Parts: sequence; C-alpha cells; structure tokens
Amino acid sequence: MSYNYRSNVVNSEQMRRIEGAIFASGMPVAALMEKAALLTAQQLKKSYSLANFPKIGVIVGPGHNGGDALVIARELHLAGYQVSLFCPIAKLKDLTAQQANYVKHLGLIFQKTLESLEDCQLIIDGLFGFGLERTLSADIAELVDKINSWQKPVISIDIASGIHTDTGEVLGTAIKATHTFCLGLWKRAFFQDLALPYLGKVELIDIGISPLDLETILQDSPPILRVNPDLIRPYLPLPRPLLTHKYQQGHLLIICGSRRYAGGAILAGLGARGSGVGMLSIAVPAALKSLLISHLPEALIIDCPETATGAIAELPLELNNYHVLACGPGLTTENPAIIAQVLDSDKPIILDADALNILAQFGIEKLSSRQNKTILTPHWGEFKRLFPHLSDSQDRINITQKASQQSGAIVLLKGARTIIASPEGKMYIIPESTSALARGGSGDVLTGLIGGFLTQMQDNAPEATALAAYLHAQAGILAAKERTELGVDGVTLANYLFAALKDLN
Ligand SMILES: NC(=O)C1=CN([C@@H]2O[C@H](COP(=O)(O)OP(=O)(O)OC[C@H]3O[C@@H](n4cnc5c(N)ncnc54)[C@H](O)[C@@H]3O)[C@@H](O)[C@H]2O)[C@H](O)CC1
Ligand SMILES: [K+]
Repeated sequence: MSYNYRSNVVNSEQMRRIEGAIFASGMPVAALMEKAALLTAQQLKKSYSLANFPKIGVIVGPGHNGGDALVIARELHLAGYQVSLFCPIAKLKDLTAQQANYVKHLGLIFQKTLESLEDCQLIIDGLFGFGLERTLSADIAELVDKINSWQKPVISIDIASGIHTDTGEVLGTAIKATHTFCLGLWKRAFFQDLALPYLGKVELIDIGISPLDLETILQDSPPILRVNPDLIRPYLPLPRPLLTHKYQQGHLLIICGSRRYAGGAILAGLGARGSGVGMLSIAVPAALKSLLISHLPEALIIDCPETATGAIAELPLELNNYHVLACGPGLTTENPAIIAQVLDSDKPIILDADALNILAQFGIEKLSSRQNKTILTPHWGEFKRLFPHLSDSQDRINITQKASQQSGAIVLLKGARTIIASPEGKMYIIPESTSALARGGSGDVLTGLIGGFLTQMQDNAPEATALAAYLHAQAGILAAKERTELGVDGVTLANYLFAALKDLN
C-alpha cells in the first residue's frame, strides 16, 4: 500500500525514537524546535489575527513543549501581539531555559500569577506535550482548571496538557483546548474518544519528517493508518470493468429483520445498495417480504419461515452460494441456531447487532473453526459483551487490536472515532465523523455497506471495511451539513452515500 506519512498514527515512544533518529543523524534539537514552532506560529497568525486577538497569554511548561511555546511567544511578540508569559514550574530543561532568557532579553514579561493573563483574548498551552508522564499535581491541576473556567479560546501545542499521548486518558485534569496543533506526526490520543472533548479542532503541523526515519522506526510494528481518500481510493471497485455482468460484481446475502425490527432490514439493504453491489439478496421473516420489496425493488427477497414472535426460524438456503454474508440488523436474539449456521459457512461474514449478542453467548472461541474471514462491527455495549476481559480499559486503539488478535476476526469498534483492526495487524482509524450518526439505524446502513464492498473486494477485507466506514462517516458529515445533525435519519444517510463516493472518486 502506498501512503503518505501524514497518515501514520504513532505513540509517544515511537515519536521519541523518530525524534532521536533525526537528532542522531545531525539535526540540532534547537533547529527542530525552531522549525516546529515557527510553522505553528505561522498557522496561529493566520487563524488568530492581531486585530482580533491583540493580547495573548502563553503558559510555559518545563520541557520542550514549553520551549516550543516560547519560540511561538517570541514570534507573536515580533509580529506585534502583546504577549504575557506564565511559567508555573521553576526548573526548566536547558533549551527551554535558553529560549526563556532570549524572550526576557526581548522584553517579554514572565508574570507572577496566572490571573495576570486573564485579560488576554487567547491562551497558548505549552505546559506539557508527549513528555507528560504522571498525573498532574494539585497545584498544576488547579491552574489548568482555572484556565478552563475562563472559557477563552485555548490553543494547545502538540497536545492538550493533561491528556495522555497514547491512551487519551485525562491525567487528573486537562486543558480544554479549542484548537490543537499536533506536531510532526499524529499521536494516538487524537483518535481516542476519551480525549476528543479536550482537543478541539485538530491540525497537523507538517515538520517534514523523512520517510527514511519513519520507516526505520516503524518497520517492526504494523502501521496504524488514518484513513483518507488517497489511502483508500486505489481499492475502490471503480471504474468497473467494461465487460461485466451482475454476478461478476458479486452476490451479497443479508440475513436480517424481525416483525419487531423491520426497519433494520430495510436500512441494511439501503446500505448495501450504496456500495453498488451487483446482486443483493435479503433473507427476512416471511411477513416482511412485501415491505422489503417495496423499499428495495432491485433485491431478491427471500422469505424465511418465522417463529411465533416473528423472528427468522430457519434459513432454507445454501449459504455457500453467496459470495459474502452479512447478518444481524433487526434479528433479535431469539434464534441462535441461524447464527451457528452462518458461522459454519465457509464464506466471508459480517456480524452486527444481535448476531454479535448471540456470538457473545456462544463465546468468541466459536470463531476459531471458521475457514473464511469474519468481520465484527460492535458498538461499545456489544464490544463489552464480546470481550468482557478487555473492556476495563478505555484505550480503544489497544483493545480493538487485542480483540482482533484474540478472535481472529476483523474488529470494527464504532465510536466518535471508529477503529478497525485485522488479525494480521493492520489498523485503520476513521479520522472524522459526526454525532448525527449517534442514532438508531445508522449502524444497520454500515453493515450493508461493508457487505457490499466486501463482496466486490474480497481479497482486501480490512480495506473494504475501512472504505465502508469512511464513506459512512463522510455521508453523515455531508448530510449533517445540509440538514443539521438532527436531520440525518438512516434513510437520509443511505441516500448521501453516493455523494460521499463521488467526492472520493
Ligand atoms: N517530536 C517533535 O516533532 C518535536 C517535539 N517538540 C516538542 O517537545 C515536546 C516533548 O518535549 P519533552 O521535553 O520531552 O516533554 P514535555 O515538554 O512534554 O514535558 C516534559 C517535562 O515535564 C515534566 N513532567 C512530566 N509530567 C509532569 C507532571 N505531571 N508534573 C510536572 N512535571 C511533569 C518532565 O519531567 C519533563 O521535564 C513535544 O510535545 C513537542 O512540543 C520539539 O520542540 C520539536 C519537535
Ligand atoms: K500542550
């Protein structure tokens, strides 16, 4: 796969090793700080004009994050901003102390109290970066809480101080930034749901890390990649071959629905429609047949015998006649036998919703006898039932990876930042989404969409999953832009998939 290093997501240890490799090859530490901070200052000046933000307060920490803050303070001062500094920890690292001396020479003032910064229009947080290693002490926590209580725009350098760079955990308390400039490479915390409320708008400052240095450090661990159009465009099943027919484009079977939850079946079908899959069959309880036909005239609707309460009683089908099976939306947990039948098939399967709840009853060991790929798409509640031993941790990147390794399945953990891990070690993160998707029905659309793409790109199952999750999020974003976050019901979401696809192509 070809990807730009801007797609890589690293942990603090990898970032430190990359930095170490750069320094060891001759780049002076001070030069890299100067470069990162100058680029950040340039962006800052663009987004926060002197006219609107004439007075800026800068919080300076003891390490190189504080050093960055001092270089930025210097540049803003030279550009005409009125800059006040506050440095709560006396002992500074050498380079930071040198930067402090120089700004003093330029006439910048280190204030004695934090309160002296209260009349600033903007606060820059250079307290801690990826070197934060323990919970904030009571006095520092008090300062952070005070800054948050001012409700001013706060710009964090590299990461909001108080947030753990890898897990995204809040170490006691943390700066609630309105905007964070991440330096060099994306850190894991930027994709941990826990940290999102503290990071505000996020932006990467490209400091020009060489792919050489990156590859040397990252070669031992499979990359975690932030999905973007360039990354997944090569996998898109477009353009279609000139000479093809519907079965060559793949045949997906969705097993879904119950009398109680008929809508989930329709939405999964509409999601599959959005993938352009060649042939779509949908197995539902008999009572739902005419309803499904009216919504999805292009699909083959298979009416299954049903239980007294209207769930599928049995699947009178040869499952191996289909290329891919997607199973779960609206199913109810009444009939575990059909999930056992799906697990026994030797085709790729996607399990969602009640199929996951039934799998949790069986236990994930049940997946070990499968001959083909399995994709699990849990939200947090389903994840906890499937992997109870992993759910004490809030480090979603880490536990998705472990869940995939332990189950042998591709695991897609839904959230504000959806994480995808494959058992061979691939990891994809969906970098943006909208809370419009936190709504009943949007998951059903995703199941159908993954099914549809997997049918067309079976050799690239992790990428099919990532492509579907990315388009799903983008469709939500596009729909919310036009209709607000309250206006994105499942049918609307499915109708925006083509627009997201068009943008990608
Ligand atoms: N990698 C890059 O591309 C660049 C990064 N830069 C900046 O450097 C920081 C990392 O700097 P470092 O000095 O290693 O760490 P910090 O500034 O985050 O702070 C560490 C400092 O603070 C002490 N400390 C840690 N935890 C606590 C605590 N809870 N309470 C009090 N003190 C604490 C620790 O002992 C250290 O002294 C990175 O984020 C970037 O901003 C470079 O400038 C350029 C390129
Ligand atoms: K910071």
